[in-house]
Amino acid sequence: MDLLYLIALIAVVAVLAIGAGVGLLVRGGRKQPPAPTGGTDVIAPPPTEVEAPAETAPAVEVPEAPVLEKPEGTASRLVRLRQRLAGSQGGLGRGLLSLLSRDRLDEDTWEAIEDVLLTADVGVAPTQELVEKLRTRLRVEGGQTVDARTVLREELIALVDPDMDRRLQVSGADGTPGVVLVVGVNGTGKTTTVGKIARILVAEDRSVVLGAADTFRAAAVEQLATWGERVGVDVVRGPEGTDPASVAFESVKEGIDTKADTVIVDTAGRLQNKAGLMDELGKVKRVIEKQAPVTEVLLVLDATTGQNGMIQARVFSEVVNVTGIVLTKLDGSAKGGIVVAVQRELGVPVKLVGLGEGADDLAPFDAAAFVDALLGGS
Ligand SMILES: Nc1nc2c(ncn2[C@@H]2O[C@H](COP(=O)(O)OP(=O)(O)OP(=O)(O)O)[C@@H](O)[C@H]2O)c(=O)[nH]1
Repeated sequence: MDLLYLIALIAVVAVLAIGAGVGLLVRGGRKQPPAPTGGTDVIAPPPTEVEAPAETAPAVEVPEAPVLEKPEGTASRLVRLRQRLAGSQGGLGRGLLSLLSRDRLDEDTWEAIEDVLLTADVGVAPTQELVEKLRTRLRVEGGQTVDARTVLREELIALVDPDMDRRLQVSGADGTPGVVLVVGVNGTGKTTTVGKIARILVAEDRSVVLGAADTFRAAAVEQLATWGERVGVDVVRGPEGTDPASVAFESVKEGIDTKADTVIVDTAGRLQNKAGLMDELGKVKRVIEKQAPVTEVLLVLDATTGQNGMIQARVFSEVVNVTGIVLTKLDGSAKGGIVVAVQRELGVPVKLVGLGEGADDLAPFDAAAFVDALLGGS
């Protein structure tokens, strides 16, 4: 019996030992990777990795359609921006009206009127001219209940000059695109303005190419590229530090090749010295004109910079033949009088005004609408 018991015990222990061994092997098999077989991992990645591209394949098959923005149309933009202009410049108009509506227009009142105009950057000569006209008209016509508002409106419109041709020359001749060169000191809103003009043209169904010739600052190139992408407009660019003239050349070439209506070229506006600026802008213009005439040279000025803006205007007008002025940031300044001052200084019309940071916050300038916004109503 003892022997039989011993044999049975050995058999049980043996069975248990085999079971435990199998269990260890199974667990070990799960835990450990398959035995390495001469670089298999590299040549044939594990199944999960092989399957990865198949799992992401649908994303590749469905290409992301670029969502293009639809720029705001001109009519609704004008209504919206006139209100904004009235908001920023209303103080000037209201100030003048309340002074002119006094019972007695004595010397103190006329001095106060002059101060309001000078504070709004109208400039000395235009201020004196306007005050003289107002004095004469209100004295002569004063006998019959003359409406000071009507007289002021007429004289302000005359001062802003409603007869200047403010149309943007964005069309070329003989099958070449119109070429708009945009110049100005960095920070005035030049790149933003190029983007906004592109949107205005796209809203009018014109085809546009942008040239990022402000190669001095990589961020400016990126900024312009983003503006272009948003409305599906091609932006020609070069690596940082590329010769701006070569970017300008390539952008006009692309405009010609793709039969675009307009090419807008953003330029660098470093004012370190006039000779350098003249060399750079002169070369850009010369190189462009090997292919197509420049139809418009827009100078961008920041309305909040007052006299500084006027100095910039003088320098740029000596360097290039400026054909139009863009006054930016008029929403952030009550100094709308700079419209008058800068037109007088350069003899060139303000063609566009920037009225905010929004993509469609740029409006064509109109003398009567501007004065009505100043005076708060039509
Ligand atoms: N409030 C307001 N801000 C504006 C207007 N136009 C441009 N800006 C802002 O002014 C800043 C400068 O504009 P940019 O377009 O970068 O100026 P830039 O002259 O091209 O300067 P760089 O990019 O350095 O070449 C930005 O923050 C714009 O959003 C405007 O009409 N109103």
